[in-house]
Amino acid sequence: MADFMNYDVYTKAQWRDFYQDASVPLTQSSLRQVQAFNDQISLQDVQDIYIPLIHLLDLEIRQFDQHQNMRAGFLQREPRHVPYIIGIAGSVAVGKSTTARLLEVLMNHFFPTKRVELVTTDGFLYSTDELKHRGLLDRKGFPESYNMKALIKFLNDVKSGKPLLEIPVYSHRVYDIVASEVQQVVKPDVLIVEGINTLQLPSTEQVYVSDFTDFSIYVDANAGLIEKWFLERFHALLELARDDPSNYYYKYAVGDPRVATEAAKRTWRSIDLPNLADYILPTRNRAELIIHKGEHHIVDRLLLRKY
Ligand SMILES: Nc1ncnc2c1ncn2[C@@H]1O[C@H](COP(=O)(O)OP(=O)(O)OP(=O)(O)O)[C@@H](O)[C@H]1O
Ligand SMILES: CC(C)(CO)[C@@H](O)C(=O)NCCC(=O)O
Repeated sequence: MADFMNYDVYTKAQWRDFYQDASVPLTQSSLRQVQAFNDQISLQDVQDIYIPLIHLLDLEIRQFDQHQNMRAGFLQREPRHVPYIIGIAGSVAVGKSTTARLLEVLMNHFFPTKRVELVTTDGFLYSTDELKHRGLLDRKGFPESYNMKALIKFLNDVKSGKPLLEIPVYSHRVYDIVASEVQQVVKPDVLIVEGINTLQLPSTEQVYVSDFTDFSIYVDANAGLIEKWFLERFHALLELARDDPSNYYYKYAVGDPRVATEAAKRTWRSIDLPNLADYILPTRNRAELIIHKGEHHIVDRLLLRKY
């Protein structure tokens, strides 16, 4: 437990009681939105875990805005609107993008005047061609497979208030960067950045992603469970690929299911699990908040930094 000496640990019941204001329930349409992107999400957890978290973030963002105003006062200049950036880290397949999208829906509901945008660091992976060129095809997701310089420049541009930013798009379906697409990011009030590397300290850069994040979350679970979720998602991706020869997973979808399952297990054991053990888990105790999940993605405890 030495790893966690700078955290307070809360059970679900304790966390839920930090925010008892039941006067702001989700509307039916927001609930539908939550379920539309993932109908497996526990609505009880939305109420007990994620709505109190949104309340905490609301307090944190107000404090951040006050801090910006104080600085501008000291510097005798007009306060500039600086976006608040939330980083979400954790293993491949632990549920970072689901958590990020859930926070986005909830923030849109509770902060209707704020512009919330969501990006994933997957967009800053080198393309498959570039990974081949660098001899990194088996290292996808490892620190050296990302263009960290471009990611850090993007975060700096967002913080500086650049009006329109365009970033590359990664597709799980194509298993590569999609050269013909970009994601536009237009002056967000809150930017959620989701990715395995958001708490890493890249050896090639002097400035880290975490220098730009104002609140960081690590989504945590036992590695055996994450492997199960990885395999379940793999099978869900196969279902989507069945009638689409352009899909990366098509060859597995139309072949022997045992071969597909073996290939997925191999990928997990030879790439994603070593990446978790060597490069992702060691960043866990840099997070402001650790959300720990058990079976069925149900949250069982939360660790919040003491200081
Ligand atoms: N809170 C949740 N409730 C139910 N299912 C979830 C939840 N979070 C994630 N899942 C499921 O777990 C799997 C992995 O989730 P997700 O794709 O969000 O992971 P990820 O961490 O973003 O992965 P990657 O790093 O590969 O992009 C998906 O099948 C998703 O539907
Ligand atoms: C795109 C990443 C790196 C992270 O989301 C991951 O989903 C991935 O593709 N890892 C490489 C091995 C694999 O899971 O196929």
